[in-house]
Amino acid sequence: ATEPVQNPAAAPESGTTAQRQPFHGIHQSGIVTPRPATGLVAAFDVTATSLDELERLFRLLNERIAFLMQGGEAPTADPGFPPPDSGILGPVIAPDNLTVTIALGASLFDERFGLGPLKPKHLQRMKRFRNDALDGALCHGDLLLQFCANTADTSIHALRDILKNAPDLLLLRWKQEGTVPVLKPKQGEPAESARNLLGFRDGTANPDAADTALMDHLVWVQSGPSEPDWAANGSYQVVRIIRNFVERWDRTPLGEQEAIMGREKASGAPFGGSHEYDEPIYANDPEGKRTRLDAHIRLANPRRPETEGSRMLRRPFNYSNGVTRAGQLDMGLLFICFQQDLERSFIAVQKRLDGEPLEEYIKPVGGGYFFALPGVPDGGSYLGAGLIRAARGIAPASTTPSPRKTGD
Ligand SMILES: C=CC1=C(C)c2cc3[nH]c(cc4nc(cc5[nH]c(cc1n2)c(C)c5CCC(=O)O)C(CCC(=O)O)=C4C)c(C)c3C=C
Ligand SMILES: [Fe+2]
Repeated sequence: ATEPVQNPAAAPESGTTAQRQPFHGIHQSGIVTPRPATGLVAAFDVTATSLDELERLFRLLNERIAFLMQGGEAPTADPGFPPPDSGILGPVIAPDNLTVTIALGASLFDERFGLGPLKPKHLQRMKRFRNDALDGALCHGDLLLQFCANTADTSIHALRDILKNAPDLLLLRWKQEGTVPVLKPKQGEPAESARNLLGFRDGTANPDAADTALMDHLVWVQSGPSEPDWAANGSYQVVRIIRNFVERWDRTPLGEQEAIMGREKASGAPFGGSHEYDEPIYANDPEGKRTRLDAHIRLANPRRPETEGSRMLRRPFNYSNGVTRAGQLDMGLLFICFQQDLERSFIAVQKRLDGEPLEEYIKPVGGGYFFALPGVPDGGSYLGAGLIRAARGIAPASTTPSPRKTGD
């Protein structure tokens, strides 16, 4: 056969598969990292039965994630055996901007591994809020992996690699994939926020992730008496699968949509402003004549000194899953946010949002609360080492390479 002049099934071209995110660092990648076009969260039950096995799981995850984020030749074996790699990315694995971020659920700190006294202070099982209709099959988990990459196949490949390498240690509980629309950058203009499936720009008022002092205040757990030592430089991660009733939304007048959100739909500007990044000003609008008092953004962030600490870093994806039994589109927001204090940020904000007019159009159906591990600074250690060492009563933070088996 000759090669076709035009083949509609040819692989889409992209010049971006060589993009790579760092694996080593004091924080994990995938938190302040700019969102690539696709994301996937997978929650697991941990089936390890001892602390030694939990250590084996963390070391294995560390090794696989370091390899997958770096990229390289896919491992091969004698054809008499199942191939060690799924092969879905071909013989050479491109990094493709992949990040894999590990977080732990409160249930991992139950009696199984003796981790109870080491539980991050605010970590808890997600409870129902008043508008939630949580499906137990889409909630919680001992361990969460968040995959982000330029293409969805890269995350699927990474998930399959980990499943294949840890069949005795992890049981998949639920997963949700999502996307963010890709925008072409405009010369000399600030990056615009991507839109969610309600057609509004989402992410505008996020705190600046390049401001390290602000991230230390809002996102990263600091060392100190209020949290276990091992948790410093980790972050509380909230995942919520929030269905959007898009057919109903698409029949709602534009003015009503904008009043509910508190921003202009086309530009993303707050009322009284003209650009997306203009600050909403509520001081001269105490009765909510311009921005309703129950508008989503005004409840989420009233911009008062006493609510400043409830800010969070949002990193959501849009999802689209198929059709409900009632013939409606099953789509919405894979809401993800990170914060230093779960109660001070997500829980406080969600309580303020309870009863908001937007609830008529949204229904949270799944998710959970997790604690994203601190990063691994270099090759001498592994993700989760601080927790394992603390569980064994070993003093934290040795920078010298630790032997495979820590019996000291
Ligand atoms: C509890 C936290 C939040 C949930 C859950 C949530 C759901 C949710 N949000 C949108 C759409 C938008 N949210 C916007 C702003 C915004 N949202 C939250 C928190 C939650 N949202 C915060 C803290 C903020 C920032 C407020 C501020 O500082 O002004 C916006 C406006 C643009 C932006 O700043 O991102 C939109 C649009 C949907 C559709 C949704 C559930 C499906
Ligand atoms: Fe929001």
